[in-house]
Amino acid sequence: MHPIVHHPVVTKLSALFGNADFNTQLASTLASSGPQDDICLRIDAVVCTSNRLEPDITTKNDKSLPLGWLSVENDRTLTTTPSQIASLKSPVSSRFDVQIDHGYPVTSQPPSTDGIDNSRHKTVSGLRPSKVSAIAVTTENSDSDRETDTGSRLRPSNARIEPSVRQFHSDTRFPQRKKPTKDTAVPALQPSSIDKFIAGIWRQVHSPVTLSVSFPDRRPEFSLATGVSQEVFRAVNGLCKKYYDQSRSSRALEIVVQAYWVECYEARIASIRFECPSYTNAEARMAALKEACSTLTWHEKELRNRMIGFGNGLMSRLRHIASSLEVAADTLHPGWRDLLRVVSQNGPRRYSGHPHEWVTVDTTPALPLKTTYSRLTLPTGFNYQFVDDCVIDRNAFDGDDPRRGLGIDLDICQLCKERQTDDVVSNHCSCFSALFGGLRYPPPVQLFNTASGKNNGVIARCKFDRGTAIAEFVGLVTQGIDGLDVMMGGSPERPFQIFQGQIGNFTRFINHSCRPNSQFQKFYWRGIERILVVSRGVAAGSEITVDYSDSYWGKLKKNCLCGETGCRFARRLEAQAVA
Ligand SMILES: C[S@@+](CC[C@H](N)C(=O)[O-])C[C@H]1O[C@@H](n2cnc3c(N)ncnc32)[C@H](O)[C@@H]1O
Repeated sequence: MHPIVHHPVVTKLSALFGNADFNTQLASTLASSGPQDDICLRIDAVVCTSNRLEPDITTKNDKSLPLGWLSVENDRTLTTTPSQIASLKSPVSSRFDVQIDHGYPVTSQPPSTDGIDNSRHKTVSGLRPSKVSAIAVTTENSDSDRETDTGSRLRPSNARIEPSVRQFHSDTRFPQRKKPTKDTAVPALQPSSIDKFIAGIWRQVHSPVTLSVSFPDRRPEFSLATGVSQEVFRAVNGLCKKYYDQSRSSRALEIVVQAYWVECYEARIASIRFECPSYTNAEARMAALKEACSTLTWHEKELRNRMIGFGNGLMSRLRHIASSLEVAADTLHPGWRDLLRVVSQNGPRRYSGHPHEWVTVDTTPALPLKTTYSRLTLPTGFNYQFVDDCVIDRNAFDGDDPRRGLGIDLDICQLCKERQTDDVVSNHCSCFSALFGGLRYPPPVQLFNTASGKNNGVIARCKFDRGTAIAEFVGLVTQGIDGLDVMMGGSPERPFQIFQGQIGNFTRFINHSCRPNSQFQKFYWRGIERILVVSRGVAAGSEITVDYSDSYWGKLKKNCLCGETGCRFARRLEAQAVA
């Protein structure tokens, strides 16, 4: 046992404040603090500006006054006051090199205020985004590179192809990151720690992280309505400790369990207040904390730092998006079902197949994609085949790939002039590394029900920085289609169409906005023309949109429902009727 634990000052102060657990908590903190020879205990008084009974909650207005320090040297406990430290004339140069009065060892760093190894709880405030280049990758090459217009914009069909009724417009200008000036910068709401945490879960679900932990078959159930008994709270604490100890491989797991714990903790506080009506809220909180500490064998401060970061809002947010999380987890990481048991109902895997075969709806289970098109009454229903790459209609091009750029060097990027190869190690082109020449991960997007008359749309689950490729527009590369949505590509001499009617990827479901957050962008990878959807700055949780172009809307018998103030097509049907 460290001698500081039983120093008379510690014992006296604990007795004075009636905190009988302090010595034990101090002992366990010291036990987890590594080498013991330079430990000292700083005793502070904090002057609060209001009646704040939560010891951890301090603001910049709170004044912390050091009362003194306790330390140990040659097995003797020593005390030092702030005035003794202030009386030092020369700057302290190294550890244990200055002795004052009783020989108190002064360190060049101020002693830790809590004596706890903070390396663990520094990471608790939220998930740190995994460094996955496929997700939210920013490509910040020089502006001049980006602005090079190759002069081969995607354009409407030329004379060799009958004009399609609907065409997407593609713009080759690469969206540039603007440097906002102080005058013009619009104040933006910063994401809350819950937002960041949830984005972190999405990142992990869309990353190759695997879980290597085992889960109990049942978790202790509790009802917020009926409260939480001490026994149930103990079981939840036990579960939490188990996950905490196992969770090295998954930060998301750890925090999801913590969110569950916080909810139980709040319910336990309510129960304690019911059981002991004379308790104030602060006393009930303290009592619940103590109960938890005894099972978790953590110091109170440790517990606060590890568990009580997000408050109650996290669990309700997680429940709100539980089915969307389940779709991603079940289709990308079936092992994550176990993790999600913590936030939703226990149950078997619900969703299978391609992640985008499900249309997510807030708070209710996701719908199979085909059921959202049942009104179309197609002969075989809506059978969409998801593919990662374009499929060439060999009959249309006699076995040739019409996307191949003539006179283009396969090995050199047209944008950055760096070497392009599919080998991740030797590739030097990082223009759109989320899609080409880097490791590819599932795109962090889902289909969702727009509930605004647009039927389905695409929602970004993580943010995409401006200039990041979200996806390639893939489908059947063909020609001669008339009267259907197609993307035009190639040159007037060698045009082609990309048709997404039966095969393609999620870009098929991207809706139009008159103020889009993404745009189409032409890019050559290894000499083959690709049409990319590139972010203009897409926030996590927002719908991904592009501008379909005036010519597209010219053929569409519909009003635009983008809802933007400057919407160009909101009243077009009425305007046409009058004309
Ligand atoms: C490529 S699809 C986009 C996905 C489509 N919402 C769905 O559920 O299949 C294009 C069609 O979506 C609808 N749409 C897309 N953006 C729209 C908007 N801003 N307003 C109204 N309808 C829109 C139009 O019917 C349009 O023809």
